[in-house]
Amino acid sequence: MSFTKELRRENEDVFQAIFDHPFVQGLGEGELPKEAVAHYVKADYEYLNTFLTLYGTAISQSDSREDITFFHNQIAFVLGDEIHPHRNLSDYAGTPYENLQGYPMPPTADHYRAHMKSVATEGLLGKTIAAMLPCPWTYDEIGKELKRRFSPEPDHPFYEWIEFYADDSIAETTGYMMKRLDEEAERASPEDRRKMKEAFRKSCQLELAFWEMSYSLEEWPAGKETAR
Ligand SMILES: Cc1ncc(CN)c(N)n1
Repeated sequence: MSFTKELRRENEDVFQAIFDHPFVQGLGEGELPKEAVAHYVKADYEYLNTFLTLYGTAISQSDSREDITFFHNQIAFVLGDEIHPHRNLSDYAGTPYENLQGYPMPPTADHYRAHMKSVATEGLLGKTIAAMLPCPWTYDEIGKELKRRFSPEPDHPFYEWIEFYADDSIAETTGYMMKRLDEEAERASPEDRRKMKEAFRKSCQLELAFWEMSYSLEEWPAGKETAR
């Protein structure tokens, strides 16, 4: 069994909990509290900014043109395309997208960012990919699952969000990162493979926690982290 098949099997519990989470179900049903959606977009805008810098770190750890091109294209994809699902959610929340940018991350998102950054600074491309992969992988599966279960039509409030993540381009991104992780895991030491598994599971858990953070409007207990 390939390394990524093992990862998927070992994390089935978290994937299922993500599909069943009320925020994800609400996306499928087309009904969510507007404040929760706005909370998600605020945190996700900053999360994706971090993710962009992680692609930069991955480039610095790459030794082939193919990998560099892939990560470079992903930066362009996040900047140019992944704004569409955010705009869909901002429209639903009734707040201009531009007004949902520049907020401090709530604790869970902040922890997710710190986790990915700390794994990436260990300097091994396989570990960096392991920490990043749950991001495209869980959304690829969420998009397909919601499309299959709810068959949304264009008048569904989250039609564009669901179509975006159910699209084959997300599956292609996930597929490339899976292939590269399988290759890197094959030549990694048992200890590094164990760390890759640990990094992957923690990111899966933090994907689930991110939905809960949004749904519960999680904030820092003593107010905003810092004034801006
Ligand atoms: C937290 C999170 N995870 C994944 C994705 C999909 N790129 C996202 N936008 N936000």
